[in-house]
Amino acid sequence: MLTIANLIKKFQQPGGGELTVLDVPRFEIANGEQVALIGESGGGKTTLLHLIAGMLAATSGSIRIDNIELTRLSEQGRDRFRAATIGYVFQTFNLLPAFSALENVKLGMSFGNGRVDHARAMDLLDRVGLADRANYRPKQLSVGQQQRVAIARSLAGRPKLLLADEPTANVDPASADLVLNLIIDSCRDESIALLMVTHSMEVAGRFERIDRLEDINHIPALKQV
Ligand SMILES: Nc1ncnc2c1ncn2[C@@H]1O[C@H](COP(=O)(O)OP(=O)(O)OP(=O)(O)O)[C@@H](O)[C@H]1O
Repeated sequence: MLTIANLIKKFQQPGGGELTVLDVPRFEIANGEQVALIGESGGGKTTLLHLIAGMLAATSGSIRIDNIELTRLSEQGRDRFRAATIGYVFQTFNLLPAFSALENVKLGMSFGNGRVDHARAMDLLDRVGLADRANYRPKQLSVGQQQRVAIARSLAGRPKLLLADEPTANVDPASADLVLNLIIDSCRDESIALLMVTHSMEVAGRFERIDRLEDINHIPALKQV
């Protein structure tokens, strides 16, 4: 469902000049496949997720998701594509503070196909064990609960690919287990492909496929030029 070919990403550096962060000749994920991505700090894992999500534009190369060539879309086109096709779970949750848990999940739907389905939003909150917290705002929830709301939101638009960037890094160990199981099981149940960035070998150990960024990226973290 995802095919990356000859992907290059360069950033303008604050002091002038360019920094090449990614040079990925080939990277693929099949329909419903679950992949853990590990690698050194600063190696470009988050950058790769942002490119796949269309939050960043590639410098050159190809990113195809379900036969759509992302690199040919405008920024607006990528935003629409992301809303319809991709779920994203951030390390820091990114919930909207002024909205309740339920409203945050519904926002995941309105970005997706424009239709807000109250029953599904409640069902998703129920699945993450928070049906009784539907009307709580993020700051009224524990950190682990906030991440569970973020998971419900990421699934709300019925994505085909879920990108998760260290989703357990900021939650306590007990919640981390719950969060991880929710992501893995939900993706399996709904046939959603999953790409999860993690620093934890324990988390990666839950995946049948573990990729090291160093093996797919020709630019080593410490030699980015
Ligand atoms: N907007 C930007 N402008 C310039 N350089 C950037 C930008 N975003 C990221 N970088 C650089 O790209 C490199 C990769 O960053 P990235 O966040 O993708 O790494 P990472 O593998 O996710 O790291 P970590 O595991 O520490 O989160 C870093 O050297 C970083 O400084």
